[in-house]
Amino acid sequence: MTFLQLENIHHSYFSNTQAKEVLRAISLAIREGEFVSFIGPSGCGKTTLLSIIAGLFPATEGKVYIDGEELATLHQPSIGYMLQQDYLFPWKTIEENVTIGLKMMERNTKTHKVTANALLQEIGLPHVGSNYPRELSGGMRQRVALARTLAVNPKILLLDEPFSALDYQSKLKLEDLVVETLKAYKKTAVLVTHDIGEAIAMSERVFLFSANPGTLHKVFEIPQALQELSPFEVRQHPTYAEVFQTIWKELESLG
Ligand SMILES: Nc1ncnc2c1ncn2[C@@H]1O[C@H](COP(=O)(O)OP(=O)(O)OP(=O)(O)O)[C@@H](O)[C@H]1O
Repeated sequence: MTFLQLENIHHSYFSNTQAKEVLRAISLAIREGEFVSFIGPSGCGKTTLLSIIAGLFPATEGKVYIDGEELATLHQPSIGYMLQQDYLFPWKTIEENVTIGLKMMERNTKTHKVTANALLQEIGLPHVGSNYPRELSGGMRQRVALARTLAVNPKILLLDEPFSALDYQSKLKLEDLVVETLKAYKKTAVLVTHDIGEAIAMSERVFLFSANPGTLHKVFEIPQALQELSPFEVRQHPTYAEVFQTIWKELESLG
């Protein structure tokens, strides 16, 4: 079943003197529980598209549907956003950081502690609730950011290069954790990344965009045999190099 649908999205940024067309005629559909990646040359509009899906600003033209409802008409769309920087509040404990979204939504505070502890357990950091962000490594902080994103139980997660500031080892570990956790919670997810390997390792489909203006160039279905593996295992599989070559060549052809 389709969960996220984009219908003929166009977007231009306007300055005093001129309009700059960034996205042209983007239509696509993503299934419920599916994990997809957006890749493409720098400046092709990936972050702009993600911001439009997040409802941060409307597209110049076109519609976004989430679970069959038009985004523009939704009162409180249930969307989680995870970015390159973790944006944890340094003066709050890890537990308070995880539950900040719940507090802002004024939900019953009695259950917050339980939610935070369950999520910290899930991400493999059960004992850091009373610590402060400065006491954690970059990888641990990003795991806490994932827990905070999941705490408000979003229907869809938007991940904008969430691993790019991490060292390689932490990045591989976090890719596994994110895929495992999102599968367990049956979340739909869109990842923006510059890393083709990461896109192949984590996704069911990879959407390749071209630039000037950004258009959807091609969609790659990741072979089923890879989809059944963890991201770390995908990178060891013989088919991985083949898929990488195919997508790399197509990206290169865009210039
Ligand atoms: N607020 C803005 N005002 C004007 N132009 C913008 C604005 N935000 C982005 N742009 C321009 O829109 C184009 C697309 O930017 P966007 O950040 O969406 O691309 P991207 O594919 O995510 O890029 P990258 O891969 O480098 O992160 C770029 O040319 C950028 O300079």
